[in-house]
Amino acid sequence: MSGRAHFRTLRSPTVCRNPWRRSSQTGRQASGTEFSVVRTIKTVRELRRALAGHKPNGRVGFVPTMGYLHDGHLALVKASRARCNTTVVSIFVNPAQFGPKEDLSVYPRDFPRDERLCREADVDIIFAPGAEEVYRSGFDTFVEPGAPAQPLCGPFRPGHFRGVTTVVCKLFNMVQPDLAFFGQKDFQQCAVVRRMVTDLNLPIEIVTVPTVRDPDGLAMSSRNRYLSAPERSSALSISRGLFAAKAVFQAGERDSIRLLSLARQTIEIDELQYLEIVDAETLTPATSELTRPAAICVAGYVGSTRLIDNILLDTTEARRLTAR
Ligand SMILES: Nc1ncnc2c1ncn2[C@@H]1O[C@H](COP(=O)(O)OP(=O)(O)OP(=O)(O)O)[C@@H](O)[C@H]1O
Ligand SMILES: CC(C)(CO)[C@@H](O)C(=O)[O-]
Ligand code: BAL
Repeated sequence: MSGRAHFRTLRSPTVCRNPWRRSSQTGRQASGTEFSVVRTIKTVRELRRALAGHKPNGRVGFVPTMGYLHDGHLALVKASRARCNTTVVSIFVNPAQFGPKEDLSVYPRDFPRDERLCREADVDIIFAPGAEEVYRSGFDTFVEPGAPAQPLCGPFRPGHFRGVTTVVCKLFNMVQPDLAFFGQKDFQQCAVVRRMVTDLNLPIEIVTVPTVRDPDGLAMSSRNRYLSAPERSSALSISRGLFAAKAVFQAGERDSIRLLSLARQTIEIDELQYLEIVDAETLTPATSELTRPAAICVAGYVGSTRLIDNILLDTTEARRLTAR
């Protein structure tokens, strides 16, 4: 799309005149909102108030990210744009969700590229606060996640989901969206956030967007950039294993042990942390005969890169696919 010359970085509480007005002027996104990069909570709140004042029934969609954007993130933006008048993307590498030996210091970052991608995708507002803005001096209150944080990644990343629920809750309070969009790639994160929103009565609809994959099947992930060529080909065995199990499931296999062992035979990575079939809603271990929507979830290391992936085993979805 053309006409995106006007691009503002807002540090002071500058507010658009009429954020909902459609306009062909340069600098306005399809929603009519001026494209802004916002660094402070004060400014993002002021923009939010201005939006609400101009069109009380307008919906604000929120896509929380850690940046280094790819097509997976852009699918969340697209889903938000389909349902909301305004889309806010946050870019914040949240220190609280990284363990002491994890990759916080080397996590990939490219803000100029992220800005460009957001502008091209008709994002209205990038909210990119610094760590000192999110965790102000004296910060000492955390959101303890519920049961969905316990299995799968829980034991391998102690404190991770507590860091996620804390920052997501804080970002929700800063942006005050009506809907928030999360990727199925982080399946457990979706369940943890849904539980939090229900338990804390947050007035936000959580939308899960299907995993976007590279043409070879690898789930897109910012961390894929750490992979060398041989590591990438080993990483591909993860999605191959999941697809193999899913194909057999679609052909009628419901025995979870057989499905798991089929996936296990295909996956060849350096360290498999878990490969499990869980109930798609509660993340509790699936019954041996699958009767409810389930998911196969996997995590492990390829070299020094930790990857996760999952695939739904959903009888309704299988029926729908077979009916085509
Ligand atoms: N391949 C994908 N398809 C759909 N959504 C995705 C995909 N990858 C990430 N997302 C979603 O984008 C949001 C932001 O994720 P994040 O910025 O951590 O990206 P990431 O690629 O998952 O990074 P990482 O490599 O650290 O896991 C999350 O809701 C995440 O689930
Ligand atoms: C939701 C999130 C942005 C919170 O930091 C992060 O966990 C992620 O990128 O999935
Ligand atoms: N997308 C998940 C963020 C993390 O691994 O910390």
